[in-house]
Amino acid sequence: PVSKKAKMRDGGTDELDVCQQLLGELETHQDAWPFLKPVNPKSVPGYKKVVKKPMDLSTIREKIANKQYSCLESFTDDVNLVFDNCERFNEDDSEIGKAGHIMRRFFNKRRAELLK
Ligand SMILES: Cc1ncccc1N[C@@H](C)c1ccc2c(c1)OCCCO2
Repeated sequence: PVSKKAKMRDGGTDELDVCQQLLGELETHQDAWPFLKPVNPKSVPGYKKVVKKPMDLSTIREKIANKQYSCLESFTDDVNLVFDNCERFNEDDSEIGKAGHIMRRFFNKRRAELLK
């Protein structure tokens, strides 16, 4: 049988590849602009109080580099946090709110396609 180690490494590599592929597509999406860097609380009144767990695509990129995601699920939790924070703070029909919905739909579609 395939040794646990070998199986573990392959499984990890495949999942990590999918995370990096998905993050690259999110970062280059035309509607990613509100999510590329951490929200500066000084430039957005109320954000620090309302959004308990800030998250953005550059922080996710750093966490991948530091091997802080054990699986595709923990990566997905942080991507969803970006868009959940967005829905919490922004009206659905605002520019940032609309971008968040577009990006979340795009992420879910691509994740499903890559896992097929
Ligand atoms: C994702 C998100 N949610 C709520 C508020 C902001 C953001 N994104 C940040 C990066 C941002 C986007 C647009 C901005 C902005 C800052 O600076 C204040 C001036 C207007 O332009």
